[in-house]
Amino acid sequence: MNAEAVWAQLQPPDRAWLTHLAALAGPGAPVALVGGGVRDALLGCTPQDLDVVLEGADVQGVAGHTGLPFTFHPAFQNATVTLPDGRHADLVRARRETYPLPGANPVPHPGTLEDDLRRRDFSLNALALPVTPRGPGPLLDVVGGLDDLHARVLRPLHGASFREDASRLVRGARLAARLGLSAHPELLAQVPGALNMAAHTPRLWAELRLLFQEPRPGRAARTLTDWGAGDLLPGLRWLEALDTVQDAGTAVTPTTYAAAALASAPDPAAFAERLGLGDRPAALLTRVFSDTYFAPGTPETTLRALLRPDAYVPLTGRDVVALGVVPGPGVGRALEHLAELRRAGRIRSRAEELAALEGYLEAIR
Ligand SMILES: Nc1ccn([C@@H]2O[C@H](COP(=O)(O)OP(=O)(O)OP(=O)(O)O)[C@@H](O)[C@H]2O)c(=O)n1
Ligand SMILES: [Mg+2]
Repeated sequence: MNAEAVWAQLQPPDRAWLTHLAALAGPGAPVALVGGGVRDALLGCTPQDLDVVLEGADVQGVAGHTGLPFTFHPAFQNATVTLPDGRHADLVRARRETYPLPGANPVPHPGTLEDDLRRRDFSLNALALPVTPRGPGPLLDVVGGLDDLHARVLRPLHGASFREDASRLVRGARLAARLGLSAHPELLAQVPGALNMAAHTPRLWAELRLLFQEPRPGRAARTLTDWGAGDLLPGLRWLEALDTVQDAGTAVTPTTYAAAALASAPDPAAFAERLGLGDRPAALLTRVFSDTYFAPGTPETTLRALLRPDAYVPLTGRDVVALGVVPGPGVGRALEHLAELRRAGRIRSRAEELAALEGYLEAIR
């Protein structure tokens, strides 16, 4: 029943593509849909990006035979295929993993589909839908993921999970916030271990950057805080305030969220570097703290309203014309006069702008 439900939830071209993939892999080389796709389908959503495990197959060869563009990652024998509509599918060779050093990338060893499920982060991400050329097989649940999914509980697979890969802490918070999951006590017990490893786990900071792309990043940041990991991410109150802006119907971009966190970071440059944020959030903040006019609903005005609640909207050419100046060079001269006063710190509110403009117009009449 579960397998049929997952299968029915997939887009028809994805179903066709998966059975084709199973035919390409050949007999004796099992293929299974795993991870977020199975989880989301069981929750009644249509999976977007697909993660597929191949056991005992030549992943590069299979990817090549699909005829679709792909990139191959030799270290893990994985291929990322671009589907005809632009979505991605990750083809992964079934593997066991060992961790030479906690925090470092794991060392892969060829394994079975079941090995591959047991190396994963959370039980509800460790469900597999085997696919044959004729369609889906029964759902594979080797770690009790279905029960956890139904109880909406996020549970790591073993006691060393977060120590081996501390990025799972951040992945967990994103997932819990997005899907309304509660943390299993085993997860909470592993938070201090993950925090100890954070500085040595580059993947954790990459997962933190992805937090800004969640539907409600503030909720994910709140989850981290509730779990005792709030120090990983500055600016909780601004992130939550931006969620409220979204709840009221205005979309907020990931860059806006990143800039809000950056504004609260004790060392913004180091924070941006660590998360790999690029220059855009910092550039946005510079505009927010400038006196340049931006239209309502832009990231600049949204952030300005939060970070500089007493900032006012400077007068524009339209205001000058409304006070009787004929459209033309006179408008520019009036605005330049106001800009000078602003730079000199002699006007600090909209009322003062208006008074200064009226005085100026009086004087040149
Ligand atoms: N550090 C990690 C990263 C990924 N995975 C496994 O790889 C799958 C795919 O990873 P990813 O695409 O990053 O996450 P999804 O679960 O697909 O979630 P999302 O909806 O955010 O893509 C996960 O479900 C999980 O089984 C893991 O075990 N440990
Ligand atoms: Mg995925």
